[in-house]
Amino acid sequence: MTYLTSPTAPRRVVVISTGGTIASRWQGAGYAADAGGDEVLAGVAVPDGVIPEVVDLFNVNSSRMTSARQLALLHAVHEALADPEVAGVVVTHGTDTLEESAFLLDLHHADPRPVVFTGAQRPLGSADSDGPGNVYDALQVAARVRDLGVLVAFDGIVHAARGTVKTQTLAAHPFADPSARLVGRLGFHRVDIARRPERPRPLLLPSAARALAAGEPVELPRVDIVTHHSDADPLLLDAAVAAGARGIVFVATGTGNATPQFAESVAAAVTRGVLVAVTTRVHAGPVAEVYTGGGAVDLVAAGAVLTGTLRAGQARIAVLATLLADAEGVAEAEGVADAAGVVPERRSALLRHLLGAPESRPESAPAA
Ligand SMILES: NC(=O)C[C@H](N)C(=O)O
Repeated sequence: MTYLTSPTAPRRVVVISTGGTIASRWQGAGYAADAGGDEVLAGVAVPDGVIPEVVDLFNVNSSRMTSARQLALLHAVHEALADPEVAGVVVTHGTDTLEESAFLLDLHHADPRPVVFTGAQRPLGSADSDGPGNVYDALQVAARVRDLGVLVAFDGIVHAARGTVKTQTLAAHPFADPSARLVGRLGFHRVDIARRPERPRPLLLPSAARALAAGEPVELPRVDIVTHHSDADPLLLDAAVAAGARGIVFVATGTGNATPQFAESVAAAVTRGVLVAVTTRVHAGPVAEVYTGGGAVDLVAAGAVLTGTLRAGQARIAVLATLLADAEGVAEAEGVADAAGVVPERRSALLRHLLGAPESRPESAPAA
């Protein structure tokens, strides 16, 4: 099975620069992003037949990412792909929140041409920087692959946006999906794709992205993340609701478990119209309805949605995308022609669709 093309003519690839270590220099007390896309590309060997075109979108360390910036990125990618002569898009991005931005784009990506995220773990211009090699690889992938959605090319590996998490703080291979098989490998000028990532039908570009790009004021929904641990009580979850959160990602223990008190707080939040998703602190494997007594069985009964194998950062993005979705976007994603609007009752269904989570309830109760 191949998702690769063999280009004969030169291919234009739009490179959107957003900052991160790949664009970072020493500031006298620590590193920070301050170089534009031209500087990032200056040290890069460009693959044969690829013509990069730089777009400087913003320039931040990615721990400073916001929904507004991510929507600007989503809009910029749609603009770039509106040109049929563009073969693909590369996004250079800090690794800290790369998985979040990449997943937001993947949830809204309906084009066969790829968007390929990359970055660096060592700063711009350092003798051992991994940036140039990563950009070379990303350009190759962007120019050649088709029908794989949004990807991450880093340290010789091709990851799907969905499911990828930063698993290493400093090592040159920061990304992995601990719950899935590898998508592809890079090296020796080759791109080898092993599997096609499973993706639900994507959403249309939300009107909030268009309004922000037009400079109109937009109120973006607050989505908080709360973590369970020994001794935890629902104080912070309740505080998120009181602060106006419209979505909450609850990072539970094990297969998605907490306490009866948390189940009560989740029920109260859901009653107030808050969309609650449950993921886990464990690094691999799905959350599942196995335990009661405050476990995932009770959190789901309280109205929460389980997030399959997605971890907190991406689960939060799925909740955000659900809250931002317009009626037409939902109709497109769910394959319905006459969506009446994104009413709260439909939000859980849309979130489940975006999560693409397999049924989490065991088929039958174990024999007594
Ligand atoms: N390697 C990196 O890019 C980390 C950096 N702190 C960032 O996310 O912007």
